[in-house]
Amino acid sequence: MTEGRFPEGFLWGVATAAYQIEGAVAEDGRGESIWDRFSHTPGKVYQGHTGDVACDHYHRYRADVEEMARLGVGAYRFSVAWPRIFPQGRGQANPKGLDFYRRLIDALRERGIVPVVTLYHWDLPQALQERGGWAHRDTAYRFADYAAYLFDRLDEAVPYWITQNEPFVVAILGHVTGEHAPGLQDPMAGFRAAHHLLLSHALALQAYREGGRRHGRIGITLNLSPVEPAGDDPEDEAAARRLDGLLNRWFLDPLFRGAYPSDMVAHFAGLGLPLPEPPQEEMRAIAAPIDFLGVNYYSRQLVRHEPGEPLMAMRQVEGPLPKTAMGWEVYPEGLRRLLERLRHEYTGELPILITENGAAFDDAVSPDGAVHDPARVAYLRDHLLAVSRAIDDGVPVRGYFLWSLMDNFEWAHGYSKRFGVLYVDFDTQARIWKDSAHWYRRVIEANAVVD
Ligand SMILES: OC[C@H]1NNC[C@@H](O)[C@@H]1O
Ligand SMILES: [Ca+2]
Repeated sequence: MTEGRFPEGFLWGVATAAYQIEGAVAEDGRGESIWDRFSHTPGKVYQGHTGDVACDHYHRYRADVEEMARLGVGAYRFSVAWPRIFPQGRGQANPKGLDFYRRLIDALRERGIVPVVTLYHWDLPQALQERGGWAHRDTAYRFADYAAYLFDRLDEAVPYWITQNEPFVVAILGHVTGEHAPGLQDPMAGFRAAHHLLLSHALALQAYREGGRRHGRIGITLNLSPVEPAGDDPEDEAAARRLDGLLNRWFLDPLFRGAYPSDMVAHFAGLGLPLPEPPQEEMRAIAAPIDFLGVNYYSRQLVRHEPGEPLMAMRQVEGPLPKTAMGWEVYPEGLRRLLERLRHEYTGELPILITENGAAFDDAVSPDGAVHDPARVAYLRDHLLAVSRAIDDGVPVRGYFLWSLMDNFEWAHGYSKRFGVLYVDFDTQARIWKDSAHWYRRVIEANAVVD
């Protein structure tokens, strides 16, 4: 295979998530989510930005699907907002909520675009948070009910299901650092949430497998990063292994080996965080076979030993490489190395989908009306070359979903960070193709990296 070419049938896509693009947060019976509550809580989100309107995708989805068709994508990864389907998280369903996703899926299929549906991308119904949220085991069972409801009604039209998006971020940023909804700072809640997120995946997987007439493939998406020591001090090496243990192995080991990483369990026990031994049948269910692993990759982590840091005795440091607007190093080699590691240590021949990769840069509309984003083109180009090299080495990567179709609500950063290949003017809701969109269209058309 020549450098930068992709296999026949490689799945080219773009990715979004409900709360980040839909808006219409009180329309057609949608219930409140923890991100509605969090973003409306003063001080939590940049300049008080919220997802109330976002990209108004709930109303503009047909035009957005047309843009995807113009890009030539074969697939579109989006998430269903649980609070549209079950406004209270459980009990009474809201048919109007389901109808929106039926309309969206129909529009996609009319254009020959395959829907890739994420069941949970962070917008937990607030009513469930009030019953304990992800720190409460019952939420995992409510999630399985929600998943089964969608499987029963949408499975014929949906060939790919993703149960959870980035459980590390949901557990740690939502329950330990407090940067994300529900904004807790309680390590035990974080570990309980991590387990219940994995349990929710297992229960949804069981519902899918036992549902009989299932047609599609089901997997889970993890945010994964290589973790490297900032210096050559053995203590820094140990700190890197600890962060690797929490960021990567805390989720990969249960899913592929049926147990939490013992070095980390011992580490936390040593801190007086005795993690309850999960029931063996739960760990077996979590390790049940999936059809693909979704990988979200952005950058690497660089760490130093930090004796004073209570949970991990480490701190993340800024690296020397060029950075995106998020302050994340541009490190395409890390993606190839991550894919090689996954194949050798966890996934073997299991198909992998890159369910997110992309970059934020400070884009602006230039006088000629275009948006010139050479740094994003370079980022995407180098990361696609890294994927191509991994595929050449035998890693079974089957698809790539660019984060994101369009600029959107970047969580605690609000609308200040633009990840889209389509620029969104949030005053007019106009979508403007950035140079990277024109470039990505040519990549898809060629099924290869182009200049
Ligand atoms: O930070 C960029 C993206 N990372 N993964 C989850 C998405 O919701 C984010 O927008
Ligand atoms: Ca090659």
